[in-house]
Amino acid sequence: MSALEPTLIRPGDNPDITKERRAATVPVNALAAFIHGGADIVKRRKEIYDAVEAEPALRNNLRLEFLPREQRHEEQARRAVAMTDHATDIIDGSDMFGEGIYYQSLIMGRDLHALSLHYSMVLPAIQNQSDEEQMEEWLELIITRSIVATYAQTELGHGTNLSKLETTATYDPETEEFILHSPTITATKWWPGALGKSSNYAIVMAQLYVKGKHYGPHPFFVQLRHRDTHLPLPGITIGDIGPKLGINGSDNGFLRFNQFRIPRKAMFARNARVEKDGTYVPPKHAKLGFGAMVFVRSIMIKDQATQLAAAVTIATRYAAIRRQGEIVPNGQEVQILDYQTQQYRIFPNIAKTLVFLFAAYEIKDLYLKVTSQLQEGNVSLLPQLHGLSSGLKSIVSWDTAQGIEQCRLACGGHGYSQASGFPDIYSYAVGGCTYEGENIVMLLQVARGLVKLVPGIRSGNPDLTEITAYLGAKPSSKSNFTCAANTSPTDLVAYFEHAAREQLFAAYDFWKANESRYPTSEEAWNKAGIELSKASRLHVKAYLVRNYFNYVSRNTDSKIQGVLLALGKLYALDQLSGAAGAFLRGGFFNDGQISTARHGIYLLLEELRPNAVAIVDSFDISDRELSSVLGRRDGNVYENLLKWAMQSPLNESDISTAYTKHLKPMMVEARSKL
Ligand SMILES: CCCCC/C=C\C/C=C\C/C=C\C/C=C\C/C=C/C(=O)SCCNC(=O)CCNC(=O)[C@H](O)C(C)(C)COP(=O)(O)OP(=O)(O)OC[C@H]1O[C@@H](n2cnc3c(N)ncnc32)[C@H](O)[C@@H]1OP(=O)(O)O
Ligand SMILES: Cc1cc2nc3c(=O)[nH]c(=O)nc-3n(C[C@H](O)[C@H](O)[C@H](O)COP(=O)(O)OP(=O)(O)OC[C@H]3O[C@@H](n4cnc5c(N)ncnc54)[C@H](O)[C@@H]3O)c2cc1C
Repeated sequence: MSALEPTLIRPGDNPDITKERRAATVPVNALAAFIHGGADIVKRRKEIYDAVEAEPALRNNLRLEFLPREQRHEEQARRAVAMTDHATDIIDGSDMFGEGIYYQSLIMGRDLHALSLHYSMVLPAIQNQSDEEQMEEWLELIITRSIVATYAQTELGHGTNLSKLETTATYDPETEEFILHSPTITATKWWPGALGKSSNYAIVMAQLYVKGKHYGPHPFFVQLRHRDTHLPLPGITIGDIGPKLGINGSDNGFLRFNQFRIPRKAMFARNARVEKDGTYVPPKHAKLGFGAMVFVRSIMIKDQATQLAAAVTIATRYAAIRRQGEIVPNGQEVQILDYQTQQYRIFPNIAKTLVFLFAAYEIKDLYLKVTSQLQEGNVSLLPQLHGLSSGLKSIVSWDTAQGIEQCRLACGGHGYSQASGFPDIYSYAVGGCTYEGENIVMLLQVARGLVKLVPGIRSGNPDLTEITAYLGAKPSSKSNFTCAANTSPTDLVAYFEHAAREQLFAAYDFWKANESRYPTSEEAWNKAGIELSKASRLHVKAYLVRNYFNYVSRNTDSKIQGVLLALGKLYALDQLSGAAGAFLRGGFFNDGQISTARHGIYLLLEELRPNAVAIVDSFDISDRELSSVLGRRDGNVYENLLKWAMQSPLNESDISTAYTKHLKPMMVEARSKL
């Protein structure tokens, strides 16, 4: 290992992990700087980390995994308040995407909390969707935390299909009020984070009715609880929806309205509004009211990549210290990281982590660009942002969940223990496959945008953007792939673009052919759903491969070039061999080339093996953030597993109540009958 990183090796560390760090050839600091966007950012991470560690209120002394839900919920509220109390002293509040997310993960761990939705959806909605008067009234309340707010859209009966939400907002011109009502059980709002017990305000999505005319779902800013007593206001019923797969520090809630009146100015009015006399003024783009969802779809890409980074860090470090079995029978047990199958479970996920992270940087830039254009009333890039954020959200959250599970399995039995960190990482991250738009539904949205391009491309009048430009290229009949070592990033990108283009055309033709088989185009679309979502997947993967190689081409440090290139190739070849059918279509690849791609993967695993620990070290995840006994920097896993288990409340006494109440009487009775 390079002399640049003496701090990573300390006396008392596990000898195997030290051996790995000494043998690595990649400079960890340089790689960390590139991954995080500059040495100054890595330095800021350290400053933020030190400041958090130094502040007693931000110490995480309670181990969340041993707490019952009520205590976990309370502890997370304490942490959320302390986190935001100290935020302005520690982080740059204007950098939510970067410093904000990092600071939050140090303190809150893998859980949502009382203020998650307040910051991630309500704040951006108020900034982007309220008119000046509303902004004046609401923004300060949110920023100062004088109120706590959430985003209440999903109902018991409808999450995906927003056009069929049942909560109504009926305008009464007499009193200049809207009447919110939940007409059925299925109209009950269900799921919103921190709605159950924490929030006293919410953005409520409701169907707008004015003078008997229906205008579709619109957002309203609604007070739910009394500001002093915190009791639900008359006409409102609220509660917690109960324990979930994960994020149990958050009180996801339910909400019902019974003819509940709110003032006219409670309807967000920057994009659409209702005048005093009931005149409806429509928005410039019908989906501007969905902006808060687009924001979270954009920021969650980095959050997901961060969870995968944690999972691969744990699995790699543990595989370096775990010795089990022999490769050549000679009595010397090997580090499990030396098994090719182990490398295959972990290294493609290391590659994915960077592929996703670099895409997160791009979607952040696009989001900021579109937001600033929207301020000027320019909605032209909104469909592009909707398409890219929906597609990335689907692919990244799915592959992250699969990757975390592979890493867990790669840690054997200890991976199943909460000490590993995997149960929290997985249950937190996998929520991202569902929230902000169920993944398949989002892929179908991407397809909806893509198919519109096909007639123009075929007629020689393509209407393409930077992201879809490749669809207009002339198809090649055969790939030039010969071997992984020689293949260039440009070639790899071209293979994915070819496969994505062909799949899109095939899905389009299948849909159109279906139109003669089914009564309507929509039914034909439904029967082409699998092919269409495949087209979206390949389109997003082509974007990911292209974006990765574009991003790493900015690197000027030759010492990290090799590793970055090897990881990009590993991602591309792994995805290529996993979706071989799409590349074999029309003889573009042949069987021999697919098998060459697989052999390329094996060579890349071997090439990356000596630097595996150094690469995950460069993700710069502290033990505090990692919160995993298996993934500790020092590799001293076994003694710390024992220490961790001793914290189990069941170990507070030698004899449990389960024994006294149930097992003892059973055995005593059985013995008496012998
Ligand atoms: C303290 C610091 C904190 C910092 C943050 C730190 C970390 C953050 C990390 C993680 C996140 C943290 C917290 C959040 C966690 C959980 C919160 C979860 C919240 C939620 O889940 S809220 C509810 C989300 N619900 C959905 O997403 C519903 C999904 N459904 C839809 O979006 C749509 O209805 C639909 C399915 C996309 C479309 O329905 P459909 O009926 O088929 O079509 P139409 O609605 O008629 O659309 C026609 C037209 O419009 C286009 N369209 C659709 N949506 C949009 C959009 N948003 N923008 C632009 N255009 C859109 C669509 O493509 C069609 O276009 P056409 O041209 O084809 O007509
Ligand atoms: C952890 C978590 C946090 C959440 N937080 C919030 C929150 O803060 N605020 C909020 O309002 N909501 C929240 N939600 C709700 C979330 O946004 C919805 O669950 C999500 O949008 C999916 O909607 P649904 O549950 O109705 O699923 P459904 O739409 O019922 O989906 C079920 C299945 O049907 C399929 N399906 C549905 N429609 C189609 C279609 N058109 N084409 C093809 N297949 C289809 C889906 O692909 C899926 O397989 C949260 C959910 C979770 C899990």
